[in-house]
Amino acid sequence: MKQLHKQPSVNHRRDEENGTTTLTFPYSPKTLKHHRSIPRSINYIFKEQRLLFILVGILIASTFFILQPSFSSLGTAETHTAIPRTFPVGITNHEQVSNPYRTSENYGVGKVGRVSAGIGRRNLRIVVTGGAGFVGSHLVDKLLARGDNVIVIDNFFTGRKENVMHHFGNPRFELIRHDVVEPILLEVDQIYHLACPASPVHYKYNPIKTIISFYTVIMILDCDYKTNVVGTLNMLGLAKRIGARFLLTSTSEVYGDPLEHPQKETYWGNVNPIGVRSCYDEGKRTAETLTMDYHRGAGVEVRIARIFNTYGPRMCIDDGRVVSNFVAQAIRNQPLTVYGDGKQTRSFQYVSDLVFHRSSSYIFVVRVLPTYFFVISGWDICLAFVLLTSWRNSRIASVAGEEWGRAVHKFYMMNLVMSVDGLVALMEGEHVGPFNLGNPGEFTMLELAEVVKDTIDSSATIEFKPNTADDPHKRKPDITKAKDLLNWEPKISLREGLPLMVTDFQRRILSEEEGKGLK
Ligand SMILES: O=C(O)[C@H]1O[C@H](OP(=O)(O)OP(=O)(O)OC[C@H]2O[C@@H](n3ccc(=O)[nH]c3=O)[C@H](O)[C@@H]2O)[C@H](O)[C@@H](O)[C@@H]1O
Repeated sequence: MKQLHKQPSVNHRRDEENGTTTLTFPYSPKTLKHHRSIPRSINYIFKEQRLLFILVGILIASTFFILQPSFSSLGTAETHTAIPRTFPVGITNHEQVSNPYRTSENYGVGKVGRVSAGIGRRNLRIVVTGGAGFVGSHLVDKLLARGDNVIVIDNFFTGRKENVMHHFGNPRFELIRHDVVEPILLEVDQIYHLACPASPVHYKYNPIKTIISFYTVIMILDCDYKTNVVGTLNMLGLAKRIGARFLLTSTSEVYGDPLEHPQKETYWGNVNPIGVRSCYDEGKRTAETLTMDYHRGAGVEVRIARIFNTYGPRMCIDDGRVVSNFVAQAIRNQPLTVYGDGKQTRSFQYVSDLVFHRSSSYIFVVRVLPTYFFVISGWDICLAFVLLTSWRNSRIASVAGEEWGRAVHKFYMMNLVMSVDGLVALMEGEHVGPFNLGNPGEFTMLELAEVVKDTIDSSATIEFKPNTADDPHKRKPDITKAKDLLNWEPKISLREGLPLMVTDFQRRILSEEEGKGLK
């Protein structure tokens, strides 16, 4: 061993402190590799125009950041704990009232915790009536995700706290238990009025209240007659007083049992004014009338959306509408209840096409991302996007683990937000409407039952039941106007959207049944 240590090719160094011996070789293969790796890296970058693709990626990402608002809340919103916040009712700063499109610095809450990822757009304060409901809660997700301050008003008749619980603790989110048939004074830039039960089961339960609600909300997305009328009136009055822009979520039901097919916005409809559905149909028609009267007579900036049958996660399980009924029945191994002969038609729209839904980002990743990015340039552009996203949030030093996941998630979301947002496109656009927002794919109820069977349980049976009065025989939107003026069209077919809803229903039905088992 001593002889071996004396060989000239090896240097000896004794570590005096620990008594160990370290061998140091005259040259290190590792060092050599390092020197060689520089030209190799340069070679790698220039080979196959990778540098060009990275630069293109950075350019596209920069454009997104300039055009798109903040995505700073993504990835954190779902993790907030359930701490309900109260709302400071009675703000009457007249300077703010007369200048609704003021800067965010004027807001008391808007600045807290916001990390801007975009320039050129300030965050707004927005009221969503019915914001704890099915469509409303998805809209709230989208508005918060882009950096706005959102106040939800809901009486929880059909809305559920669970739908918005993931925002509790977010300083840009506030929830008020309030019925829109009562006036409320708030300071906002925009009002999305969705408050109103939309399922026949719910609105027939209290028809008078349904139609009145139309008159009390600034942006109507959901209603019965009282809700539709009084609620809409209240909200329009608020919009007029504070100079807010008001969006009414009307419905395809304004066309009644249509004699024109597909239905264009110019069609005036065929509605029974004294039937059991009239509280909803006429309530929404009255709400549209009120909205236009406030626009013409009082100069209120308004928008009107006519939403066609929408489905997706967070629908009430026992809502009574056909998609939720069939899905819940198939999961519970019950027969699918088809009313009448099942030959009546509807056009079903997945909720992310109407507003936005996080699950759809995965559809985007699977379908669109490969087409536009991977096929063109491999992973390089994607990588550039992710790095830039992280850098914008001062996280480049910690792009690893969870941070990395968040950055990737933001990247997906950023693209998704651009592609699906009918209601927001309408609110932000220059056109009053009305606009049909729906998916033109038309299905009979028997065809829908087949899709549900294919998706959930092919052995499910069908049980025919008598149809309800005044049920429209057919319905299909003509969306030419929305395509031309809002640059909007739905992306998700029934066969793609249904599985996303099924996952949510399965989870909730399972936990419901587990809950019953524990009692
Ligand atoms: O979701 C919507 O957009 C609309 O849903 C309903 O309008 P409707 O088109 O009749 O929707 P469903 O209640 O889902 O009924 C659709 C068709 O399915 C049938 N149906 C319903 C439930 C069921 O279990 N089985 C069944 O065959 C109904 O008879 C009807 O022909 C509401 O009346 C509208 O307020 C709402 O805007």
